[in-house]
Amino acid sequence: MDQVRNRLIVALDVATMAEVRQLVETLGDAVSYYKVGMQLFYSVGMECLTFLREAGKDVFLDLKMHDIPNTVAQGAASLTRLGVAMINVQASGGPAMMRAAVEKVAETAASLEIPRPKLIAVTVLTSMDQAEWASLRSAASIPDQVVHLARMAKEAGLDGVVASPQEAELIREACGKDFSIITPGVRPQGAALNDQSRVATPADALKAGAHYLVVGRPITAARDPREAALAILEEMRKA
Ligand SMILES: O=C(O)c1cc(=O)[nH]c(=O)n1[C@@H]1O[C@H](COP(=O)(O)O)[C@@H](O)[C@H]1O
Repeated sequence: MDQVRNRLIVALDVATMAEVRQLVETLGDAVSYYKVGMQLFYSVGMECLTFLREAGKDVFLDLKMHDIPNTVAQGAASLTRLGVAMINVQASGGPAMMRAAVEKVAETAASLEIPRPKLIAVTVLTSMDQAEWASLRSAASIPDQVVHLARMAKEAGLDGVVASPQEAELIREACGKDFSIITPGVRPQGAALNDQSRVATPADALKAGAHYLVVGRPITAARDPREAALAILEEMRKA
């Protein structure tokens, strides 16, 4: 069960420490990996990271950096110093930006003698459907663009990408099994889609080659979050 448990990342998309404490306590030992995004980090800052570290949880700090190479590299150095397990940038920032971040993360972790966080790149947001995508006037299709960005991220030295489970198989084919695929847009059968478009069930996401599933509202907004997490873990285990 542990191996499956470590592959479920629960998105703590809340704004207060009271909500964080309640969710983490309710989920208990069912969940070992949490994602802290901009809503929470911009509200409470370091307090949530300290709390999660003391609770023995792994943290994916999802701040989706996107800026010129030097700015992102220095930002990545600052995030590396926080001692989290995973951080991310936007792949659309380009190869030079991603290479600068890779170098700075390695250099910072080595100088502090701490483990290097996984550095991953966001490809095309899972909320994007064809109509939204068309409004960006990209010549490529969504799957082609995702695979292109994944290849670029791999060449720049990143550890993996965030993409929809619908593109996981293509990424796996293009980038190999050691390149991490992190998939949000995960919805158990019959669950509300909310603002997600390119979705799949937990079982289908794993079968398509996802290494980590990011799940927020299907767990955090459930009447019984622990029961919802255990049902997803059971579906993952069977897959
Ligand atoms: O980078 C992300 O984590 C991310 C990328 C993406 O393309 N789509 C996406 O939904 N996410 C995040 O994954 C989580 C999904 O949450 P739910 O839709 O509630 O399951 C949110 O915290 C999003 O910020």
